[in-house]
Amino acid sequence: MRYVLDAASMKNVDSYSINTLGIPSVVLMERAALSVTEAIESKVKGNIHTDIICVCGRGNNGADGLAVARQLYLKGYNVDVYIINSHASTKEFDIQLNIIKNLGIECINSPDFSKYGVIVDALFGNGLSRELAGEARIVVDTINKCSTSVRSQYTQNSDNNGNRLVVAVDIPSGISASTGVVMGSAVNADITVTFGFEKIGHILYPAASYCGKIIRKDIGFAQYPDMTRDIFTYDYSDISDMLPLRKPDGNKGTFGKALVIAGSRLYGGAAVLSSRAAARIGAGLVRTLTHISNRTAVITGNMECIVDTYDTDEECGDFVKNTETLVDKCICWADVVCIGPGLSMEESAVKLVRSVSAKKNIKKLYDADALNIIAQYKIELDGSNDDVDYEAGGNSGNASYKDDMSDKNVVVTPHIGEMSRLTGLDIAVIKNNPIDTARTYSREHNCVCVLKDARTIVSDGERVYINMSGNDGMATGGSGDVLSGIITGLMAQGLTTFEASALGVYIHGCAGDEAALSNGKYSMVAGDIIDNIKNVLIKARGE
Ligand SMILES: NC(=O)C1=CN([C@@H]2O[C@H](COP(=O)(O)OP(=O)(O)OC[C@H]3O[C@@H](n4cnc5c(N)ncnc54)[C@H](OP(=O)(O)O)[C@@H]3O)[C@@H](O)[C@H]2O)[C@@H](O)CC1
Ligand SMILES: Nc1ncnc2c1ncn2[C@@H]1O[C@H](COP(=O)(O)OP(=O)(O)O)[C@@H](O)[C@H]1O
Ligand SMILES: [K+]
Repeated sequence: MRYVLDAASMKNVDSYSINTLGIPSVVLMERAALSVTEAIESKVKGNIHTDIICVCGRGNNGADGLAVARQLYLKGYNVDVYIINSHASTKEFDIQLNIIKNLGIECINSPDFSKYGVIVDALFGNGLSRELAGEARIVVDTINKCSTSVRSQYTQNSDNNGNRLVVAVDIPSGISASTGVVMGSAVNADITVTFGFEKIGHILYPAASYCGKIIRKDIGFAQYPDMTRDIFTYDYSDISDMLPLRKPDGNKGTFGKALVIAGSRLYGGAAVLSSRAAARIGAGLVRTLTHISNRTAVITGNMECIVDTYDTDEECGDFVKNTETLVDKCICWADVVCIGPGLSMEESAVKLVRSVSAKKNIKKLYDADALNIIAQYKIELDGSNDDVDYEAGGNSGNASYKDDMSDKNVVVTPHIGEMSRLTGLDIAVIKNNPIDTARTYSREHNCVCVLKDARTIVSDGERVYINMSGNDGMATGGSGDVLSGIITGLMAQGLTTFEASALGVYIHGCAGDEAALSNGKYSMVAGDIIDNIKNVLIKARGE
């Protein structure tokens, strides 16, 4: 697990290390600069004839830039320095500038950026406080203009050596470390070397596409006792730590019963994808309740699955006969219910959503059309919320579910469009504030919110998981159905709603990455993600 900080928390880490522990600021700065120098040297492969320019602001980010200039100069590189004048200097900046002057490194006034092989961006880092304007903006735009033409050349050339390289110190100048929003304009870097922790501005889009390759270096910061640890992301090693334990003497009941209510007259595939994914992640038993027209498809696509069906009137979309007993029987059987993939918004679907909402003592995941129905008919996510009776029957001995009384019962998995329907917020507002949107929705609706996008956010109202696995090959119909099946299968095995959601999103992305390797991003389809779940789990557990 890696913690992800905002600008304020990073500043607190800085200040705790320097002011409370007494680590001298210039010591940290020297180590920061050494890690940038090392990254540059590994790219230019010892070619000391490379012309390098360090473009510096007057804060500590600029001071880092000056230290990099000095280190490279002392190694024999041709180094120039350019300093903008838009703000006051810090004391560390003055210290570094004094050394630069004593060494005779040239500070130039109007550089021709196109003559340099490496541009070091040290204008603004964690302290960016407003939109870029004036000289700073002109400099950023000029760097971008002269580097993109070179970048397009080396996208066709696997060896970057010899082409212009833009290296951002800590974060590309112009990116807000707290939100990832571009403040007017931002440097488009090939490499970003950051210190101690990743910031939100390295991870969320659009910022992520400005960072290039991110290198995170430990420079000796200490985590202060009250450091916010509520925003984080996972690494591959977290999978095996978090997967539900398989009991050697377990039976299929031990690993949970998952009910998938999905598919409709028109959309049968969604039911197959969700239920197959729930089985492939390890649920003991999977049952699918779907429209009768999907019976053969579900059994063929997932022959281990129990299938129950209902029929609807083609004209009005309602059930042709009373299905209350059947629906009740299926829901009472389950530990977890996933409802929504391909469900349609017909009358029968609305009734199914109402039945799930009203049910007590069960974990629920709402996806796709179930969310659209909830938005349109203003149905409560958990109609039983005020009156939870954990001791009552209905669940099959899934110990951790009953033990964790604080766990929320409900997961919602909207993509941005569905979130807009649920909240009434504009899509652009959600895109620019995914963390706040997900956190606020979970708080207000007492649920775990999985806000799906290229960087999916999972929040339970306090904790925030930001997902970094996955790729654009997953932007293909049915990928979301697979995710809802994975999360459902993990909940069935006893993970809490938040753990199942965060881990499920991560594994889903990793399986998508494996699918892209074997099928290519253009050709991969949602079913390939399911086929690769096993590879992720085997690799993660070293089996
Ligand atoms: N020892 C340490 O502490 C270590 C620090 N480290 C390094 O320090 C960096 C953080 O340094 P920092 O806090 O000094 O902030 P920085 O990013 O340089 O910018 C602040 C200056 O810019 C100004 N300004 C802001 N926005 C502006 C705009 N749009 N247009 C114009 N001006 C603008 C702002 O002005 P103000 O808002 O005060 O008016 C202020 O003067 C961090 O990213 C890392 O690289 C590492 O070396 C590790 C050890
Ligand atoms: N560019 C991308 N990078 C990473 N993951 C992506 C990307 N595009 C889509 N995904 C993932 O694919 C899934 C798509 O879900 P959704 O939009 O609900 O698809 P569908 O409704 O077709 O099943 C989400 O989990 C999303 O996070
Ligand atoms: K920078």
